[in-house]
Amino acid sequence: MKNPAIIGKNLTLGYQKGNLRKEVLESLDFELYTGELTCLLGPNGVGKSTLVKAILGQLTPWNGSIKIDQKEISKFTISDLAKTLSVVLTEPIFPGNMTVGQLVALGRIVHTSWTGRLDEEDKAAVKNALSLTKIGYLENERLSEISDGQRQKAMIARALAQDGAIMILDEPTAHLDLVNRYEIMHLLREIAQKEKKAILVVTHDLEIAMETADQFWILNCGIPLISGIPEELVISGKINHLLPGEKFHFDADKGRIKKKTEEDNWKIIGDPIFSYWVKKALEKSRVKVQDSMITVNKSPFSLEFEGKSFSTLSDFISFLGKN
Ligand SMILES: Nc1ncnc2c1ncn2[C@@H]1O[C@H](COP(=O)(O)OP(=O)(O)OP(=O)(O)O)[C@@H](O)[C@H]1O
Repeated sequence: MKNPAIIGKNLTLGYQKGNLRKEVLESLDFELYTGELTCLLGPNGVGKSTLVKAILGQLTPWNGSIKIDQKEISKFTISDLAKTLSVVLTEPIFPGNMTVGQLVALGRIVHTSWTGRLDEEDKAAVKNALSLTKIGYLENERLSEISDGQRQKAMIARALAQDGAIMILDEPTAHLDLVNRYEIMHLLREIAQKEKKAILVVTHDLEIAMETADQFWILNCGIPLISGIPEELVISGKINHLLPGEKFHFDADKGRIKKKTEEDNWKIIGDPIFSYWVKKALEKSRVKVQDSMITVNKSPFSLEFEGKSFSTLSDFISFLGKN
Protein backbone atom coordinates (compact mmCIF):
# COMPACT_ATOMS: atom_id res chain seq x y z
CA MET A 1 0.00 0.00 0.00
CA LYS A 2 1.47 3.34 -1.06
CA ASN A 3 1.78 6.09 1.48
CA PRO A 4 0.75 9.56 0.28
CA ALA A 5 2.84 12.36 1.81
CA ILE A 6 0.58 15.05 0.35
CA ILE A 7 -3.03 14.77 -0.76
CA GLY A 8 -4.68 17.44 -2.90
CA LYS A 9 -8.44 17.36 -3.39
CA ASN A 10 -10.68 19.33 -5.69
CA LEU A 11 -8.16 22.12 -5.84
CA THR A 12 -8.87 25.35 -7.69
CA LEU A 13 -6.07 27.90 -7.92
CA GLY A 14 -5.78 31.35 -9.39
CA TYR A 15 -4.65 34.92 -8.92
CA GLN A 16 -6.64 37.99 -7.99
CA LYS A 17 -5.72 41.61 -8.66
CA GLY A 18 -8.37 44.00 -7.44
CA ASN A 19 -11.63 42.75 -8.87
CA LEU A 20 -9.88 40.78 -11.58
CA ARG A 21 -9.86 37.05 -10.93
CA LYS A 22 -7.74 34.78 -13.10
CA GLU A 23 -8.39 31.09 -12.60
CA VAL A 24 -5.39 28.94 -13.55
CA LEU A 25 -6.19 25.40 -12.37
CA GLU A 26 -9.53 23.85 -11.56
CA SER A 27 -10.68 20.74 -9.62
CA LEU A 28 -7.28 19.06 -9.30
CA ASP A 29 -6.85 15.83 -7.37
CA PHE A 30 -3.44 14.34 -6.63
CA GLU A 31 -1.39 12.24 -4.24
CA LEU A 32 2.38 12.55 -3.84
CA TYR A 33 3.86 9.29 -2.59
CA THR A 34 6.65 8.66 -0.10
CA GLY A 35 9.71 6.89 -1.54
CA GLU A 36 8.89 7.99 -5.08
CA LEU A 37 10.10 10.52 -7.62
CA THR A 38 7.13 12.25 -9.24
CA CYS A 39 7.59 14.47 -12.29
CA LEU A 40 5.14 17.26 -13.01
CA LEU A 41 5.00 17.92 -16.75
CA GLY A 42 3.01 20.28 -18.89
CA PRO A 43 3.39 23.08 -21.42
CA ASN A 44 4.54 26.61 -20.55
CA GLY A 45 2.00 28.65 -18.67
CA VAL A 46 -0.31 25.77 -17.79
CA GLY A 47 0.11 26.29 -14.05
CA LYS A 48 2.91 24.01 -12.80
CA SER A 49 4.61 26.71 -10.71
CA THR A 50 1.20 27.85 -9.50
CA LEU A 51 0.53 24.35 -8.18
CA VAL A 52 3.98 24.28 -6.55
CA LYS A 53 3.28 27.64 -4.87
CA ALA A 54 0.05 26.23 -3.45
CA ILE A 55 1.83 23.12 -2.15
CA LEU A 56 4.46 25.35 -0.54
CA GLY A 57 1.69 27.28 1.19
CA GLN A 58 2.51 30.47 -0.74
CA LEU A 59 -0.83 30.64 -2.56
CA THR A 60 -4.17 30.06 -0.87
CA PRO A 61 -6.48 27.77 -2.85
CA TRP A 62 -9.77 29.27 -4.00
CA ASN A 63 -11.33 25.92 -3.43
CA GLY A 64 -10.35 22.44 -2.22
CA SER A 65 -7.60 21.32 0.12
CA ILE A 66 -3.95 20.30 0.33
CA LYS A 67 -3.11 18.12 3.31
CA ILE A 68 0.05 16.70 4.78
CA ASP A 69 -0.60 13.99 7.40
CA GLN A 70 -4.29 14.90 7.29
CA LYS A 71 -3.51 18.47 8.29
CA GLU A 72 -4.37 21.37 6.00
CA ILE A 73 -1.19 23.14 4.77
CA SER A 74 -2.57 26.51 5.86
CA LYS A 75 -2.68 25.21 9.47
CA PHE A 76 1.09 24.59 9.58
CA THR A 77 3.32 27.22 11.16
CA ILE A 78 6.10 28.45 8.84
CA SER A 79 8.64 26.64 10.96
CA ASP A 80 6.73 23.33 10.98
CA LEU A 81 6.18 23.51 7.25
CA ALA A 82 9.92 24.11 6.73
CA LYS A 83 10.68 21.00 8.79
CA THR A 84 8.35 18.96 6.58
CA LEU A 85 8.90 20.42 3.14
CA SER A 86 12.06 21.67 1.43
CA VAL A 87 12.30 23.42 -1.89
CA VAL A 88 14.86 23.87 -4.66
CA LEU A 89 14.16 26.61 -7.17
CA THR A 90 15.64 27.13 -10.64
CA GLU A 91 17.63 30.25 -9.89
CA PRO A 92 20.38 30.13 -7.25
CA ILE A 93 19.72 32.87 -4.72
CA PHE A 94 22.75 32.53 -2.48
CA PRO A 95 25.88 34.73 -2.52
CA GLY A 96 28.77 33.43 -4.60
CA ASN A 97 31.33 33.77 -1.80
CA MET A 98 29.42 31.28 0.36
CA THR A 99 31.02 27.82 0.47
CA VAL A 100 29.13 24.65 -0.41
CA GLY A 101 29.40 23.53 3.22
CA GLN A 102 27.89 26.82 4.46
CA LEU A 103 25.05 26.56 1.96
CA VAL A 104 24.21 23.01 3.00
CA ALA A 105 24.39 24.02 6.67
CA LEU A 106 21.70 26.65 5.95
CA GLY A 107 19.33 23.73 5.51
CA ARG A 108 19.69 23.07 9.25
CA ILE A 109 18.46 26.54 10.30
CA VAL A 110 14.95 25.23 10.85
CA HIS A 111 16.35 22.76 13.39
CA THR A 112 18.86 24.93 15.27
CA SER A 113 18.25 27.31 18.14
CA TRP A 114 18.23 31.10 17.53
CA THR A 115 22.04 31.16 17.78
CA GLY A 116 22.19 29.11 14.58
CA ARG A 117 24.99 26.99 16.07
CA LEU A 118 25.13 23.46 14.66
CA ASP A 119 25.17 20.62 17.17
CA GLU A 120 26.53 17.15 16.45
CA GLU A 121 23.24 16.00 14.92
CA ASP A 122 23.16 19.02 12.58
CA LYS A 123 26.77 18.44 11.52
CA ALA A 124 26.01 14.78 10.84
CA ALA A 125 22.98 15.79 8.73
CA VAL A 126 25.16 18.19 6.68
CA LYS A 127 27.79 15.47 6.14
CA ASN A 128 25.09 12.99 5.18
CA ALA A 129 23.53 15.41 2.67
CA LEU A 130 26.95 16.09 1.10
CA SER A 131 27.62 12.39 0.89
CA LEU A 132 24.20 11.47 -0.60
CA THR A 133 24.66 14.08 -3.31
CA LYS A 134 28.29 12.93 -3.80
CA ILE A 135 29.77 16.43 -3.35
CA GLY A 136 31.71 15.96 -0.11
CA TYR A 137 34.86 16.96 -2.04
CA LEU A 138 33.32 20.39 -2.73
CA GLU A 139 32.57 21.30 0.89
CA ASN A 140 35.08 24.17 1.05
CA GLU A 141 34.62 25.44 -2.50
CA ARG A 142 32.84 28.75 -3.14
CA LEU A 143 29.53 28.72 -5.00
CA SER A 144 30.93 31.13 -7.60
CA GLU A 145 33.82 28.77 -8.34
CA ILE A 146 31.95 25.55 -9.07
CA SER A 147 30.00 24.43 -12.15
CA ASP A 148 26.23 24.88 -12.61
CA GLY A 149 25.68 21.14 -12.16
CA GLN A 150 27.74 21.07 -8.96
CA ARG A 151 25.85 24.13 -7.66
CA GLN A 152 22.54 22.45 -8.35
CA LYS A 153 23.70 19.37 -6.42
CA ALA A 154 24.67 21.69 -3.56
CA MET A 155 21.15 23.17 -3.62
CA ILE A 156 19.72 19.66 -3.44
CA ALA A 157 22.08 18.85 -0.55
CA ARG A 158 20.81 21.96 1.30
CA ALA A 159 17.23 20.78 0.84
CA LEU A 160 18.23 17.30 2.03
CA ALA A 161 19.94 18.67 5.14
CA GLN A 162 16.64 20.35 5.99
CA ASP A 163 15.47 16.75 6.42
CA GLY A 164 11.78 17.10 5.66
CA ALA A 165 9.69 14.22 4.36
CA ILE A 166 8.93 16.09 1.13
CA MET A 167 11.15 17.80 -1.44
CA ILE A 168 9.84 20.04 -4.21
CA LEU A 169 12.10 21.08 -7.09
CA ASP A 170 10.99 23.54 -9.75
CA GLU A 171 12.99 22.83 -12.93
CA PRO A 172 16.20 21.87 -11.10
CA THR A 173 17.98 20.91 -14.32
CA ALA A 174 16.88 23.84 -16.48
CA HIS A 175 20.36 25.22 -17.24
CA LEU A 176 22.29 21.98 -17.26
CA ASP A 177 23.78 19.89 -20.05
CA LEU A 178 22.32 16.52 -20.96
CA VAL A 179 24.67 14.41 -18.82
CA ASN A 180 24.11 16.59 -15.74
CA ARG A 181 20.35 16.51 -16.32
CA TYR A 182 20.40 12.71 -16.33
CA GLU A 183 22.73 12.60 -13.35
CA ILE A 184 20.61 14.93 -11.20
CA MET A 185 17.36 13.13 -12.00
CA HIS A 186 18.91 9.72 -11.22
CA LEU A 187 20.28 11.17 -8.00
CA LEU A 188 16.81 12.41 -7.02
CA ARG A 189 15.30 9.03 -7.70
CA GLU A 190 17.99 7.35 -5.60
CA ILE A 191 17.34 9.83 -2.75
CA ALA A 192 13.57 9.26 -2.94
CA GLN A 193 14.03 5.51 -2.66
CA LYS A 194 16.89 5.33 -0.15
CA GLU A 195 15.81 8.17 2.11
CA LYS A 196 12.06 7.51 1.76
CA LYS A 197 11.33 11.06 0.61
CA ALA A 198 8.38 12.15 -1.48
CA ILE A 199 10.02 14.15 -4.28
CA LEU A 200 8.15 16.31 -6.79
CA VAL A 201 10.11 17.70 -9.73
CA VAL A 202 8.73 20.16 -12.25
CA THR A 203 10.43 19.44 -15.56
CA HIS A 204 10.13 19.83 -19.31
CA ASP A 205 12.50 16.89 -19.94
CA LEU A 206 9.99 14.23 -20.96
CA GLU A 207 12.58 11.72 -22.09
CA ILE A 208 14.70 11.95 -18.94
CA ALA A 209 11.57 11.93 -16.77
CA MET A 210 10.46 8.79 -18.59
CA GLU A 211 13.74 7.12 -17.57
CA THR A 212 13.68 8.16 -13.95
CA ALA A 213 10.21 9.00 -12.60
CA ASP A 214 8.04 6.61 -10.60
CA GLN A 215 4.98 8.75 -11.28
CA PHE A 216 3.96 11.42 -13.74
CA TRP A 217 1.56 14.26 -13.13
CA ILE A 218 0.49 15.71 -16.44
CA LEU A 219 -1.15 19.12 -16.60
CA ASN A 220 -2.74 20.57 -19.68
CA CYS A 221 -5.43 23.10 -20.41
CA GLY A 222 -8.98 21.89 -20.13
CA ILE A 223 -8.22 18.42 -18.71
CA PRO A 224 -8.04 17.18 -15.12
CA LEU A 225 -4.57 16.40 -13.77
CA ILE A 226 -3.51 13.02 -15.16
CA SER A 227 -1.36 10.92 -12.87
CA GLY A 228 0.09 7.46 -13.15
CA ILE A 229 3.13 5.32 -13.78
CA PRO A 230 4.84 6.77 -16.89
CA GLU A 231 4.84 3.44 -18.74
CA GLU A 232 1.10 3.04 -18.02
CA LEU A 233 0.44 6.48 -19.51
CA VAL A 234 2.32 5.41 -22.65
CA ILE A 235 0.34 2.18 -22.91
CA SER A 236 -2.97 3.98 -22.46
CA GLY A 237 -1.94 6.78 -24.86
CA LYS A 238 -2.65 9.37 -22.13
CA ILE A 239 0.93 10.60 -22.50
CA ASN A 240 -0.21 12.32 -25.69
CA HIS A 241 -2.16 14.81 -23.57
CA LEU A 242 1.24 16.45 -23.14
CA LEU A 243 1.41 17.05 -26.87
CA PRO A 244 -1.91 18.44 -27.96
CA GLY A 245 -2.36 19.23 -31.62
CA GLU A 246 -1.77 17.25 -34.71
CA LYS A 247 1.93 17.81 -35.25
CA PHE A 248 3.63 15.64 -32.65
CA HIS A 249 3.01 12.41 -30.84
CA PHE A 250 4.81 10.20 -28.35
CA ASP A 251 6.43 7.36 -30.24
CA ALA A 252 5.92 4.38 -27.93
CA ASP A 253 8.37 2.38 -30.02
CA LYS A 254 11.30 4.71 -29.47
CA GLY A 255 10.21 6.35 -26.20
CA ARG A 256 10.43 9.87 -27.50
CA ILE A 257 8.43 12.70 -29.06
CA LYS A 258 8.13 12.42 -32.80
CA LYS A 259 6.76 14.58 -35.52
CA LYS A 260 3.85 12.91 -37.23
CA THR A 261 4.92 12.25 -40.80
CA GLU A 262 2.96 11.27 -43.84
CA GLU A 263 3.01 7.55 -44.48
CA ASP A 264 6.52 7.05 -45.84
CA ASN A 265 7.38 4.83 -48.74
CA TRP A 266 10.88 3.90 -47.65
CA LYS A 267 11.77 0.28 -48.10
CA ILE A 268 14.88 -0.26 -46.07
CA ILE A 269 16.43 -3.64 -45.34
CA GLY A 270 19.45 -4.56 -43.25
CA ASP A 271 20.46 -4.04 -39.65
CA PRO A 272 17.36 -2.71 -37.81
CA ILE A 273 19.19 -0.12 -35.72
CA PHE A 274 21.17 1.28 -38.67
CA SER A 275 17.98 1.18 -40.78
CA TYR A 276 16.18 3.23 -38.09
CA TRP A 277 18.82 5.99 -38.21
CA VAL A 278 18.91 5.97 -42.01
CA LYS A 279 15.12 6.36 -42.08
CA LYS A 280 15.28 9.17 -39.55
CA ALA A 281 17.83 11.08 -41.63
CA LEU A 282 15.76 10.56 -44.79
CA GLU A 283 12.61 11.83 -43.07
CA LYS A 284 14.44 14.96 -41.94
CA SER A 285 15.97 15.56 -45.37
CA ARG A 286 12.45 15.48 -46.89
CA VAL A 287 13.75 13.77 -50.04
CA LYS A 288 11.36 11.29 -51.62
CA VAL A 289 12.14 7.87 -53.02
CA GLN A 290 9.59 6.03 -55.06
CA ASP A 291 9.29 2.36 -54.20
CA SER A 292 12.99 1.50 -54.61
CA MET A 293 14.71 -0.63 -52.02
CA ILE A 294 17.54 0.71 -49.86
CA THR A 295 19.93 -1.88 -48.47
CA VAL A 296 21.92 -0.99 -45.37
CA ASN A 297 25.22 -2.83 -44.89
CA LYS A 298 26.65 -2.67 -41.43
CA SER A 299 30.41 -3.16 -41.48
CA PRO A 300 31.73 -1.40 -43.31
CA PHE A 301 28.73 0.89 -43.47
CA SER A 302 27.30 1.39 -46.96
CA LEU A 303 23.96 2.01 -48.63
CA GLU A 304 22.91 0.37 -51.86
CA PHE A 305 20.26 1.98 -53.98
CA GLU A 306 19.33 1.37 -57.62
CA GLY A 307 22.67 -0.32 -58.41
CA LYS A 308 24.75 2.42 -56.76
CA SER A 309 26.67 2.24 -53.51
CA PHE A 310 27.18 5.07 -51.00
CA SER A 311 29.63 4.97 -48.13
CA THR A 312 28.05 7.85 -46.16
CA LEU A 313 24.50 9.00 -45.47
CA SER A 314 25.29 12.53 -46.52
CA ASP A 315 26.51 11.33 -49.97
CA PHE A 316 23.27 9.36 -50.35
CA ILE A 317 21.04 12.26 -49.33
CA SER A 318 22.77 14.72 -51.64
CA PHE A 319 22.46 12.18 -54.49
CA LEU A 320 18.70 11.85 -53.80
CA GLY A 321 18.37 15.64 -53.56
CA LYS A 322 19.84 16.04 -57.07
CA ASN A 323 17.40 13.52 -58.61
N1 LIG B 1 1.69 36.28 -9.71
C1 LIG B 1 0.84 36.07 -10.74
N2 LIG B 1 -0.21 36.87 -10.95
C2 LIG B 1 -1.06 36.68 -11.97
N3 LIG B 1 -0.96 35.65 -12.86
C3 LIG B 1 0.09 34.81 -12.71
C4 LIG B 1 1.05 34.96 -11.65
N4 LIG B 1 1.96 33.98 -11.75
C5 LIG B 1 1.61 33.24 -12.82
N5 LIG B 1 0.50 33.73 -13.39
C6 LIG B 1 -0.23 33.18 -14.55
O1 LIG B 1 -0.66 31.87 -14.24
C7 LIG B 1 -0.55 31.04 -15.39
C8 LIG B 1 0.30 29.83 -15.03
O2 LIG B 1 1.63 30.26 -14.76
P1 LIG B 1 2.71 29.26 -14.15
O3 LIG B 1 3.97 30.06 -13.93
O4 LIG B 1 2.14 28.54 -13.01
O5 LIG B 1 2.91 28.25 -15.39
P2 LIG B 1 3.99 27.11 -15.60
O6 LIG B 1 3.25 25.91 -16.06
O7 LIG B 1 4.85 26.97 -14.40
O8 LIG B 1 4.81 27.71 -16.82
P3 LIG B 1 6.37 27.47 -17.26
O9 LIG B 1 6.48 26.08 -17.77
O10 LIG B 1 6.52 28.48 -18.35
O11 LIG B 1 7.24 27.75 -16.06
C9 LIG B 1 0.04 31.89 -16.50
O12 LIG B 1 -1.02 32.34 -17.32
C10 LIG B 1 0.68 33.04 -15.76
O13 LIG B 1 0.63 34.21 -16.54
